[in-house]
Amino acid sequence: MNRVRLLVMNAALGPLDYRVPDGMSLEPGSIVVAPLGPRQVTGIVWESERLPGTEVPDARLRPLLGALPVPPLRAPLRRLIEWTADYYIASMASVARMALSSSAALRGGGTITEYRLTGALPPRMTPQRDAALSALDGEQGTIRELADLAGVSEAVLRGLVNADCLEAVEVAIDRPFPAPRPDHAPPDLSPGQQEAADRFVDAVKARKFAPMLLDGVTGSGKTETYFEGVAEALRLGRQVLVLLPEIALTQNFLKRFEARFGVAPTVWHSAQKQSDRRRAWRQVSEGGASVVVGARSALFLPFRDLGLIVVDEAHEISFKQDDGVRYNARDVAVMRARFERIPAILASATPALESLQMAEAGVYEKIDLPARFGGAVLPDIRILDLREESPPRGRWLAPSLVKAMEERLERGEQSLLFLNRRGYAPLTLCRQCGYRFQCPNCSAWLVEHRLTRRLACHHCGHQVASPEACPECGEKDCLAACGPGVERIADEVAEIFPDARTAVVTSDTLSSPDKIGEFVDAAQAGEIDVIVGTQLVTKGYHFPELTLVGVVDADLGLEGGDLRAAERSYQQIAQVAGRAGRAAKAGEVLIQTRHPEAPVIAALAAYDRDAFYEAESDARRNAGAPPFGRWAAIIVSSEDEAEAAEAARKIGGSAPRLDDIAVYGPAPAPLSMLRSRYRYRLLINARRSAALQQTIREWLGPLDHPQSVRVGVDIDPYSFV
Ligand SMILES: Nc1ncnc2c1ncn2[C@@H]1O[C@H](COP(=O)(O)OP(=O)(O)OP(=O)(O)O)[C@@H](O)[C@H]1O
Ligand SMILES: [Zn+2]
Repeated sequence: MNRVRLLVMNAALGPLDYRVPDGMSLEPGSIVVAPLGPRQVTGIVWESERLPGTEVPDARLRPLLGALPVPPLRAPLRRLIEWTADYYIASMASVARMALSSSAALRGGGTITEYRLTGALPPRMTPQRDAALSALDGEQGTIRELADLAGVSEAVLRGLVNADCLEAVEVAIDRPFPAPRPDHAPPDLSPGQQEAADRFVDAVKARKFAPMLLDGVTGSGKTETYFEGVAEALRLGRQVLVLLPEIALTQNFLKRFEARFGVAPTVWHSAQKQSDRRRAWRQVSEGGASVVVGARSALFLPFRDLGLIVVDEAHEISFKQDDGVRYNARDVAVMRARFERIPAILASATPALESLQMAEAGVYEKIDLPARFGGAVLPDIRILDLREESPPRGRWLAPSLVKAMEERLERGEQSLLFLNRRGYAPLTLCRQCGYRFQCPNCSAWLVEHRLTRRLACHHCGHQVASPEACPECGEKDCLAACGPGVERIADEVAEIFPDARTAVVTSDTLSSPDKIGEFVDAAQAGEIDVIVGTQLVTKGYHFPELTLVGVVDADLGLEGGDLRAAERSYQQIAQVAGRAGRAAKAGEVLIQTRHPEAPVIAALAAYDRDAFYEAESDARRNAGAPPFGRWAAIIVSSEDEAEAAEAARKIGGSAPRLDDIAVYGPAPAPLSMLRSRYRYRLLINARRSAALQQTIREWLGPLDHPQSVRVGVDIDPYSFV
């Protein structure tokens, strides 16, 4: 009899066996629907020898209900799912769910009805209709999507359909995307760039696993160079995946890609419309999407014939996912390349220590671009010692920084002030009684946002309107803002330079692709004099008139007990410094600090990256920290404080005693309450040779906890809160 084993999309269930009805032809990777009690589940046909389970006798097998009309998941993706689940101690179902991330796509082809404006005006205009008509100009989508987009109810849009202002269009679900043209507009590469590009082209042709680290200074043309590898994959009819750390960088990338290849690539991220995701997923699996640019979740897309993976800004910590399956997309990208037998390019001006170490060990091939493109020179970096030159009371910009900005304004050039803190002030308290505004769900202060007149928690999203009186003592107008956020710096700029045109750039202000596009256009057109921004502006952007970068508080990133604090600070400041003087005009960077002697700051000022990485390597080697040793974290949480503490104690009490693995804790997490859950942490430090995952599995496996307790394992953690 014909039977199959399924990986079902339910983490609570093990593998399940089913009978294959006559006439249904399946292979490993086929996606099927199976009966489960009275319900149905989606499953993936898996090699039974790779998915051990209890054998059910033939007679007890239930027949499958059907196969979904999508290509089977290919073996390299199945191996990736297994590896990710194994390495990050996650269930295979939760990893596989990331591969089947568009349920709409699984249902197969056909058409759907979308709507678009006809140009006609309704006989009766209302404010909502008016708003809808202007918001939907040039848009097309389902009624639900258009209602979201326009911020009106579906009923309003149905009214517009009846009035013939919106017309129905039948759209094929799985239209292929326009094909990028490899030879549309190739650049003239510099000799150094050409050499790097040739390596990428050869590697793509060779169709072998080849991890490469593209280590190029800011403005060296890393993108232009790896685009040649992309072009080669296209010539060979193969697909390409480009991972970006943030959706905010996508707009910029799309423009550059289109200029080089004639059409935009296929986009993939979680904030997309469902219909866009559905089409992208299907075309990725059928080959009608040749280049996908996306956030980390694109890594698990079912490519038909992948030829190259690029991870741009590969050092970025946002490649690490901190909920659900806690994986690092940079590392998983290299594994996918290995299973697919293709090259992977990790591009960065400030590579992660882990990546440099792999290059040093000869595992990654290192490709260098040591000079800026077009003769542009790296900016001058100057340290402003705030102990010697302090800003006036209540201000945050030192006189020489203000003077440098003034010069830029006079010359019509742009300045960028970097402070990695959203909002107006990180802490708000009552001047009268000292009351501090705290989040009710998290052990964190509320951050004042003056632009929206709200106090917000940056951990859970809780928001309240800024109160007029202190909730504790009732005193009016008594709120004191402590410390600066970007909004406060922008206010200071407005006071000093009332005529300067200032843009605040954070995830609050650039919340949609359109807004990002508007900002980039305005900055490029010279309509902005001063940009005040968080880490969002540190990377990717290329504004030729930007000649001054001011780092408002270089010491900020060094606070907190984070293992990678120094490295991250170095990367952020080096990246933001890299925005200055990228074209014909030379750039200058002023770094405000109270610790000019800190190794990070000294290395930045001296352009001595090697010295910084060496010192950092030594420190990590001594601490047995990555990449020389390994860390893992266990996070125990519950809405019930006592339950969380008890579960953590139980885990701590049964910790293994081994020579090569040390366990610290449990201790209350630095963020001891998050989203109304009490949290405890254990930290595990292992030698590289230790069987870390296996030890953790054997340790946690037998322990039982109340249902409300969550135990999460974070392998190679980045977050230490
Ligand atoms: N060969 C070339 N021909 C024309 N323009 C180029 C070439 N190489 C680079 N450029 C231009 O130089 C600028 C910097 O290049 P790019 O953004 O690729 O650098 P990068 O190394 O990715 O920088 P960063 O790491 O700072 O983001 C871009 O505007 C790019 O279009
Ligand atoms: Zn909160």
